[in-house]
Amino acid sequence: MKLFPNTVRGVVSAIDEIFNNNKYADKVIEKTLRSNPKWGARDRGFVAESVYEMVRWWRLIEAVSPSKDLYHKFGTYWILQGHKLPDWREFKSLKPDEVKAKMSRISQRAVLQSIPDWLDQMGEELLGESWDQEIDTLNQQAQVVLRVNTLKTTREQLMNRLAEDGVETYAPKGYKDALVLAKRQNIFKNPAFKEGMYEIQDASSQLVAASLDVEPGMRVIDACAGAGGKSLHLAALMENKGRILSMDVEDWKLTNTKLRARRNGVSIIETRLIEGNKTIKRLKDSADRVLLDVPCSGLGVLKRNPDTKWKLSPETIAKVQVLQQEIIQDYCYMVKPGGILVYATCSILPTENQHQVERFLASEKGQDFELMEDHKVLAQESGFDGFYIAKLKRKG
Ligand SMILES: C[S@@+](CC[C@H](N)C(=O)[O-])C[C@H]1O[C@@H](n2cnc3c(N)ncnc32)[C@H](O)[C@@H]1O
Repeated sequence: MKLFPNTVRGVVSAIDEIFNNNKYADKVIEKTLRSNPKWGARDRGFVAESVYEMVRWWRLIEAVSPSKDLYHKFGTYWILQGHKLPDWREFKSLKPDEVKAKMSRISQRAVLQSIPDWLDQMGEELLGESWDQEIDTLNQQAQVVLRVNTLKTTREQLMNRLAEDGVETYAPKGYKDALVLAKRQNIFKNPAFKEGMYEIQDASSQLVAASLDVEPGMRVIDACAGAGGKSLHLAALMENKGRILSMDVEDWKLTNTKLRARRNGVSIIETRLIEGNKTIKRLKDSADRVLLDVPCSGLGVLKRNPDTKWKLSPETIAKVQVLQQEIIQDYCYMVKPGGILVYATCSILPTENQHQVERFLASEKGQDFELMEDHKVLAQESGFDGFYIAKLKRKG
């Protein structure tokens, strides 16, 4: 594969922004691509993928790179990917054999898997033997998965429509609204996206709305709705009949939910900003179904957000765990007696998942609920993101 100086420069300066100015990888990539409008689709793909992969493998790259120079680090990454370096001044003192020899001497899992030591210890302590394979899987590149908007089309129709545009997809077993792209590409530009035929949503994430067993006409609350990914899926499952109240503490996310609802042809979503506990208390006993897609460490979605491992710390995980228990305790009574409450995270840590549900069920409010089932989705088993979904029934 041939390297071009301008795109490699783009990668190097993006890496500088991410690691030296502590910026988020997705934002930096977006800005880099926006400020280089002349780059073609291949250049854009190369820059985005190289930045994400360098972020993913950063600790390993640092361990084998001969210096702190960012061109050396890019070159090291390129060698580790099995490519040949061009004869550029920037790579003069970089010796592929030395990089490979250094690499072969590393045996520590945290370095080989390019994760912080604390994360490796936490993973092993909480997931035991399955951690080794889980972290290996979470370091692989994510597949691009679409959720078919069944309000506008069917999976088969969308598959054919995309095929006409040269976009090959396949339907994964067990996920009835999902289509996986055979080859990574920017799918936001396709006219079918602009027409609201699909959203980008991992297959594991698509299990969340499905677990609420919604029916047309129901009243549903999505209490941590964010930009509305699950709300939109719920609306499609409800055939756009009934009512969904999409709530969040961040108004700008709800603005996005509204925009996406319009594109999806969804009219049953109402958004409401959570301004305090009063907003929640007013909704006591009001919904047939409540979804709590709570804030979490995001360790189940490392494939698509590799910089999470560099931004997280044991302290931030402990903090988010306190918030998770507060949310389930404070929001649980919005569901009517006899209704269903779903607690979900995109984490693989039991401390954010089953331990939280067990703690809730053992508490005073938990006495009014029973666990119907829970689903611990490990990335190594699903082939998609790691997730946790617990379905609780409020006693009648
Ligand atoms: C995992 S994200 C939700 C993703 C969203 N459901 C989707 O499918 O796109 C968790 C959300 O919880 C919100 N949040 C944080 N604290 C909250 C609170 N106390 N009450 C409700 N939502 C909260 C965050 O702003 C964030 O949007």
